[in-house]
Amino acid sequence: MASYLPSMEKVQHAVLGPRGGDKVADLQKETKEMSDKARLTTDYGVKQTSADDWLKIVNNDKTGPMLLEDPFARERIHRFDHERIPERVVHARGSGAFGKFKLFESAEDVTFAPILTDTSRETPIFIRFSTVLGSRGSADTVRDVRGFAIKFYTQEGNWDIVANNIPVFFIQDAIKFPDVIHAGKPEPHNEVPQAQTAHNNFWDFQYNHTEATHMFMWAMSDRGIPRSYRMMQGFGVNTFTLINAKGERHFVKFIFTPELGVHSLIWDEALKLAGQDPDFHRKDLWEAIENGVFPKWKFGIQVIPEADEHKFDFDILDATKIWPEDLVPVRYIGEFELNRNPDEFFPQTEQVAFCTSHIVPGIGFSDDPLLQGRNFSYFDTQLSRLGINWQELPINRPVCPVMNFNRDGAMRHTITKGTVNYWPNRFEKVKPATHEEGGYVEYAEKVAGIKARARSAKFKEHFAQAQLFWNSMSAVEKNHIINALGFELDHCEDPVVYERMVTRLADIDLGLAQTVAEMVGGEPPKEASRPNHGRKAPGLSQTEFPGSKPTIASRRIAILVADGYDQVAYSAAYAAISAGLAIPLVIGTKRSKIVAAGGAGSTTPHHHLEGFRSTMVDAIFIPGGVDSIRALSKNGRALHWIREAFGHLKAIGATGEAVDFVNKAIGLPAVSVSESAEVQDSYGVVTMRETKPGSLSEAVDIVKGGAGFMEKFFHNIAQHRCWARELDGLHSQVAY
Ligand code: HEM
Repeated sequence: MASYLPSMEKVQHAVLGPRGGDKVADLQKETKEMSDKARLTTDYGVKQTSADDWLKIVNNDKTGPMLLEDPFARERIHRFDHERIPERVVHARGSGAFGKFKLFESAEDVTFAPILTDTSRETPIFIRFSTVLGSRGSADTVRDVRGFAIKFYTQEGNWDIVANNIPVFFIQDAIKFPDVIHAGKPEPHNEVPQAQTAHNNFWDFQYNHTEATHMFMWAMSDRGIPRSYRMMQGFGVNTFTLINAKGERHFVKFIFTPELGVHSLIWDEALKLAGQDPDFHRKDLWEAIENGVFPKWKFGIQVIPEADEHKFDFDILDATKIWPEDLVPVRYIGEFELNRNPDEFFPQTEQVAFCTSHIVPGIGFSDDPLLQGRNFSYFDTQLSRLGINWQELPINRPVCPVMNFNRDGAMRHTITKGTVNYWPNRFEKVKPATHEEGGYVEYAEKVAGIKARARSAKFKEHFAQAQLFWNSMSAVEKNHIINALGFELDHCEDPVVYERMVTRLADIDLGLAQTVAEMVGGEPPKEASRPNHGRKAPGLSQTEFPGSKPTIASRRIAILVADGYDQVAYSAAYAAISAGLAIPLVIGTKRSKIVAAGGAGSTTPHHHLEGFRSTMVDAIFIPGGVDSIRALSKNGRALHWIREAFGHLKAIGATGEAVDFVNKAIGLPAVSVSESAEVQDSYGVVTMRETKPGSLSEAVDIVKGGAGFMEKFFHNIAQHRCWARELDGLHSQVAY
């Protein structure tokens, strides 16, 4: 995969030291380098003289039968025949990276876990992001929940937070997990559709489970189509507990918020990318890390004292509920970053295995009935995916000492010396640890109740937070939810499914139900099934997470050129984009040398217009140049690039002759362009007809209202999208 900026690895290494701490050193023991000095061997170490010919009976005029005797050939075929292991039963499609976690504020008032109290520590981590429903080879940009699983290699053992990018779940009780996943996965009779929720069974399940209402609203929102793994929040979803040194217990939820803000794709973009670049998210993560723009998240906790467990109108152990931030504020106490790509996908990203049951002293479970089931499921599924000794695999093993009497099993790796393998033993070897020695002591929770297949009363309310979510959305986000439901239900052929779903929407909001009914063909409900309480909550709308500061860092910005382009504008833009740590991608009418006007320079584009698409970039800049613009104006694909970027609400910059080209391509009177050396910013279309020396200088700080061309162009990119285009209905007037 292309790295468009010089690698900053050496600089970072000098400043930060080896990235990832102990885990890097630990993995080094298993890591081999290929070199031109190395010679090809079998797995048992014998050097091979040929990798091309199976041993056979042969002479100059006859190639005779091959010999089964050949151990080299047999080994190669055997190894190949058994390369595949079962893919994950859910979250099969994913990508991961290494990084580090740093605490900046001790949470010792609520926990004694050193990872959450010792601000001098740096803990290595591995994160795997994933989609849920698709198989390993499915596309990244489908509408789905995203997994966000973190393994913290702490000094006290591995701690896994197996999180998602949506804070709630479809079901309250783990016994329903096979049903929700079966309903979402391809249907059993024809194994269609792949990686989609847009089908009868998924929505049939949603209707039949009122508890899923809150979650499906999140999945239909822009959270279901993130722009990047680097621009998603993460939520532990389930309720865990924290125990402090005084032995007091608090309930806790974990929340991660990205420095780059929470941003999404446009649905049309996501659909096209699924075909044009199915690895879009995988490449995006890889590219950002290679280019040294390390993604960062703030690590937050929401905490409720044990005594307040019943003070809310929802059950705080119900995974279909959030803890609204106005009731339980998020306390950000640390941050983590990803700074190293894996060396090899299979032994690292594919074989990494997470368990919600992996917690460290100072952290505990709660009686959340989804969590309790998960605690059983993950270890169990790793047995069939990786085998009983999966925790010995390099990516999974802890960085702290491991010693116990677990023995044997397929592929046992560790050799433990000694004459006993049981406890107690006459030598007192490998004693259980005391609390003082760091042993895990379960919190002495008092539990009383009757044995029954039931949930407590508050678990029965299923609509209040679905309404809270809907009410908290911005106008644009509401549009997107309506359109998402319109798309999904349109793919349900069974009228029972979409007609019922329309009635379900009336449990949330009458207007929503009526609009969707009109789109998909159900009978529009006349009245709401229950009143909308009208309440909103902070932290639900993505508009509240623009990012910690406006930036173009890591954004892909296309520069469109043909022979005769304006060299001054081109090189100024290229330099400014690179200085902002964004990725300039030169897109030409061809991928061979393109010469600037008057022979003032030349460039060899990264891609040509047919090979790459506007969906793969965040913004477009077109420098002037009479001949270049003449060629681009006659190129239907170039016109499509502009119109599509406009439709996808992306910033478009143009100078000189390109101004008229862009104006004609968009063709909307509401969008005005520059007539002089003045910079015009109209609906995120930033133009400057006359360029003077220095008028395209770098935008060091991206501020609203900046006067220069680059400042305005970059400001629009940093806003992620020009929502005004959508609110004023302009994007839908352009064909793309
Ligand atoms: C709060 C709701 C849930 C969240 C946030 C969640 C999250 C995740 C994530 C992020 C992964 C991918 C791990 C990886 O990258 O390797 C995963 C995998 C998995 N989850 Fe969940 N999950 C949830 C509910 C459940 C439930 C209720 C069950 C079963 C009772 C379950 C069973 C599984 C299984 C079997 C895998 C595959 C693990 C593997 O093969 O490595 N999940 N889950």
